[in-house]
Amino acid sequence: MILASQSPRRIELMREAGYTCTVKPADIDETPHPGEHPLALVERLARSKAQAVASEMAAPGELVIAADTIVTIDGEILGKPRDTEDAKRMLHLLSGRTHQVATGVCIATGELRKTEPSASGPQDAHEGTPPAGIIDSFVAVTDVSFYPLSEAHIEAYVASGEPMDKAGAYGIQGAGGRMLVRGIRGDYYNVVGLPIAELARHLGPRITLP
Ligand SMILES: Cc1cn([C@H]2C[C@H](O)[C@@H](COP(=O)(O)OP(=O)(O)OP(=O)(O)O)O2)c(=O)[nH]c1=O
Repeated sequence: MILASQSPRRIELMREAGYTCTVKPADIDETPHPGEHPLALVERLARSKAQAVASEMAAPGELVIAADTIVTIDGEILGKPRDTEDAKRMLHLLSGRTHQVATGVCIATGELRKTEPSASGPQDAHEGTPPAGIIDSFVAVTDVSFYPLSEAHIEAYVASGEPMDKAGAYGIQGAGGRMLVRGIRGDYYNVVGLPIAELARHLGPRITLP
């Protein structure tokens, strides 16, 4: 199995769940389309990541897993912050309110390598019939509520560096979870970047866990 991700959290979650993966991050353009719905975006990006890696290096029958996580509030999509000012802006938006964390997950196989035309690259999977090689994709959503955050609180948290490689500018698994989060509804691991229990159900009997 290949995990198409550079995220240390996803790598660790797959390992802890008993899956043995080769890691091959996908390099794709993650810009949302104009007016794209947040849930459509994460599913499209997960599929694009899986397709990119499956068509490039997976052997037929080999599984490729990819995911994409965003935070959304008031219809706005929050990815990873561009810089510390962007991180502060995001934390102000989330302060004292409930937002959604959405992760798209895609399972593809190396069949894509044989079936995708290499010149034009993988077909954009969110429109029309899924190309051969995509087995499954789904989206998981978790509600996360934040305590009201003071300016000093936001400054200190951003200065810690923790927000910079995380969607919505916080990490629930780190100081963010200890200092910012009032509560959640849904899968905790979905917030961390991979809804591992749901993924295991989608993988089902294809994989024999130890
Ligand atoms: C909200 C939240 C996000 N995150 C992380 C998970 C993801 O790594 C990241 C969102 O960025 P993604 O673009 O989903 O993933 P990535 O660039 O880290 O890795 P890759 O595309 O190679 O798979 O935010 C946390 O670690 N904790 C949190 O609480």
